[in-house]
Amino acid sequence: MTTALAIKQLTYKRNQKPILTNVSLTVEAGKIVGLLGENGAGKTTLMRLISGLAKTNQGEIITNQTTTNAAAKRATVSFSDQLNWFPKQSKLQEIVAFYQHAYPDFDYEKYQELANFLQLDPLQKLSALSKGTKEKFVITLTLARQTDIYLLDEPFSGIDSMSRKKIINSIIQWKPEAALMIISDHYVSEIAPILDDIVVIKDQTIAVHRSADSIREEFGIGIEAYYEGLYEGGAVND
Ligand SMILES: Nc1ncnc2c1ncn2[C@@H]1O[C@H](COP(=O)(O)OP(=O)(O)OP(=O)(O)O)[C@@H](O)[C@H]1O
Repeated sequence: MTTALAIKQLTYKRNQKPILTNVSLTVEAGKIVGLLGENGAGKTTLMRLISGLAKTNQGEIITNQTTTNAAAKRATVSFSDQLNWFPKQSKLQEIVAFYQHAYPDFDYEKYQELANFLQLDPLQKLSALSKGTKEKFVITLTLARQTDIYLLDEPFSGIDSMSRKKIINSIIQWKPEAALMIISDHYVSEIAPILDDIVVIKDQTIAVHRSADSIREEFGIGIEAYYEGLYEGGAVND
């Protein structure tokens, strides 16, 4: 098995306040990992650190690309971007053109396939998109890149339940087989069927990293019940 991501004793503080403390995690290539945790647990922060958008205070993050150069690291990780820095009047096709220019790994055919599937209109303006449609566009841009690691930060929160199911069911075929995908989501039961592993951030660190199969085998319950058990006085202990 190839390791896609190894995090070693990472500590991250923001304005002196510890956000993540002594985080270690090793994940294999090809997996789909659910990153779970309460509001403010540090899921987005961990993704920003993995993608190179934020810098660790202490510890290491090792991806296939053994570089410490932030720009080179960003090139190997496709992180769902909220597109806040694009002018609101930008048309989707202009943002796609920017992506094509900025990322040599951007696969335009794949973009078109996903955009058709999700019925995105290239002539629409960013400002005119509903919350859910914007999220569909973000998923499309993120997955159209061909990288080793995909980070999807709460990708489905505004998407209607029918589309959400459609996207979740298709994600396995959209992900390159050898790539690692990490998805954070509060709707655990919906993403559970596609997850290989779950990682739970609690008390500033990784409280649990287990395979979905081992949870079902050992506890005979679904991932959602196991996850909720972690917050109910330790009914389930790792
Ligand atoms: N810009 C910022 N300045 C200072 N502290 C921040 C900033 N952004 C996040 N934090 C803090 O970092 C911690 C982790 O936040 P983060 O957004 O990573 O959590 P999360 O698990 O993604 O939460 P959610 O599920 O609500 O999206 C929180 O305590 C938050 O207050």
